[in-house]
Amino acid sequence: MYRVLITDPLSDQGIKPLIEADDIEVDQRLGLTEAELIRIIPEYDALLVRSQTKVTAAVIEAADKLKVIGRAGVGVDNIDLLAATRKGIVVVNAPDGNTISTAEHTFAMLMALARHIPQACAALKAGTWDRKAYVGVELAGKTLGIVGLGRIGSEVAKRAKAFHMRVVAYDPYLTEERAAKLGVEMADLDTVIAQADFLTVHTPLTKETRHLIGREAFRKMKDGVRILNCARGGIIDEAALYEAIQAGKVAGAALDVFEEEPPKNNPLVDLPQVIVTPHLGASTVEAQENVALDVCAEVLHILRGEPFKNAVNLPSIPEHVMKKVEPYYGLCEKLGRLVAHTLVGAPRAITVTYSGELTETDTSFLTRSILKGVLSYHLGPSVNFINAPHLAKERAIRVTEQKSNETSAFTNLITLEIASAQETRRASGTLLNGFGPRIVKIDGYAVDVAPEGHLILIRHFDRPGVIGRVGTILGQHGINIATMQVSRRDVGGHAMMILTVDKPASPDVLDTLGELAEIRSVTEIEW
Ligand SMILES: NC(=O)c1ccc[n+]([C@@H]2O[C@H](COP(=O)([O-])OP(=O)(O)OC[C@H]3O[C@@H](n4cnc5c(N)ncnc54)[C@H](O)[C@@H]3O)[C@@H](O)[C@H]2O)c1
Ligand SMILES: O=C(O)[C@H](O)COP(=O)(O)O
Repeated sequence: MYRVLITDPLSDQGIKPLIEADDIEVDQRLGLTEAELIRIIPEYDALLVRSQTKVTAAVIEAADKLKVIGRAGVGVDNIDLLAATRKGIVVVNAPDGNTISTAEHTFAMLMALARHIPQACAALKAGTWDRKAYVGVELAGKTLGIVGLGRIGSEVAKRAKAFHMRVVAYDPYLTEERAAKLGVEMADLDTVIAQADFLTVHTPLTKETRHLIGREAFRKMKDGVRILNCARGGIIDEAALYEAIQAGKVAGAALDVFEEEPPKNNPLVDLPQVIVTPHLGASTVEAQENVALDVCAEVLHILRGEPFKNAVNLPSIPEHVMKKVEPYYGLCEKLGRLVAHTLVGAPRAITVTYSGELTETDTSFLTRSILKGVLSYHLGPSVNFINAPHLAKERAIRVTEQKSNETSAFTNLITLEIASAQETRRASGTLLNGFGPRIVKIDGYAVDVAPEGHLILIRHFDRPGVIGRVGTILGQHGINIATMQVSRRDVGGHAMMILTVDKPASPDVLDTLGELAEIRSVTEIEW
């Protein structure tokens, strides 16, 4: 039974699949303090949040069993992603479900801002019939500047076009084709800022976008510009915006998000030129149901070990690539474990070479599997797909992935080489049609090993009687040999023996084997 904790309000309809799942127990505990969350989080396998819960490094540190943090929405700036990655916890979000609602909210704010609707409404309700004070401006013919033309920015652009606005946008990832398709003019940030009558931001909040619209930007704007932020508090420098409004440079602003939420003693909120909503962009019945359904489906997949797609701390992998690489996961992890077992010293450089049909595929997930296999040998079961590359980087292990066009007898071949300060070891594996994974080369010796069961790898000198002596020692300890392979490079030189045995050999037995004069090393492989 997996335990799932929900700490922010999520749509009842959206979380139904979790509530109804036989293998899931759901607890809803809203409004917890950080200390309370730290106290209870060790009991849970999954945590589901929106933007209120701050999933800090301290919360993640305490989360002993946590496998996944699900964000029912887009922004993950309330989650310490680095801490989650380090701990091997997948963070998934629901990036699509609230796009339309947020674009519609932005547009509602744009129109309310142009026509002073909230101010006029409040005045009339307070008994003032004042038509002169609330003269607005038309949208048609005006320029809308959009910073960040992703999902929401693009939907805002379409709506602005329908209102006959000119749209000019800046997004570093915007292509000419996409801009043309949306009927949007592409420009650099300064041009967008300088030409906009209305300026709206739709980027994530990152190191690069924090205070992207600050004092310098306001100086470059047209007099009487109107500003919107329905993305994240902090993209616009609130102090600079306040000054620009007070100075008469900015005619008005519409804010759904704030640097501190809820805003405390924020002078912007009190300005008559500023209209505000309490982070309502995604607050529609439809969006909340969509994001909760999406994130619950992802959480169920992750807990059940099934493929998932919206991980924020993993590169996304298209389904057709996933189909190609998935059969190799097991082989790659075992290849990693095998070489790690035989290596003397700590890994310093890991090189993975893919050849055959794998050269045409994105193999980064396979390299992650290999790293998992290598590092879990040294660091234990806490290593997984998510944190393996990060753990390698932290330990200054150089990881190189390369593709080779060299032909071989196999349709696909994965070769792993690990170097330590003392030595370099390598092994190659393949997936044999109908037979599954096979290790086909170890340190230059041709072998044919199914990576499973109890395996003993012996390096020895090619001398008469070695095989018999090994067999006798194992037999004396009641260890039955299931298969044996011996491979040598030169007659009388170095050789390798690989045994599969029916039960693991104790350290004493391995020591006895190692004491034989002809034996150079004995390694028992634990998959
Ligand atoms: N108010 C709300 O309730 C609400 C609801 C949903 C999303 N959001 C927020 O809206 C924002 C956009 O969401 P989305 O789903 O459209 O995300 P998205 O990832 O689809 O789009 C973001 C775009 O910003 C662009 N970008 C990144 N850095 C940039 C920079 N320095 N300058 C210009 N462009 C840059 C990216 O290339 C991308 O195209 C996010 O901050 C999200 O958290 C708010
Ligand atoms: O990033 C998002 O999805 C929005 O900001 C919505 O946040 P919320 O789920 O707290 O409404």
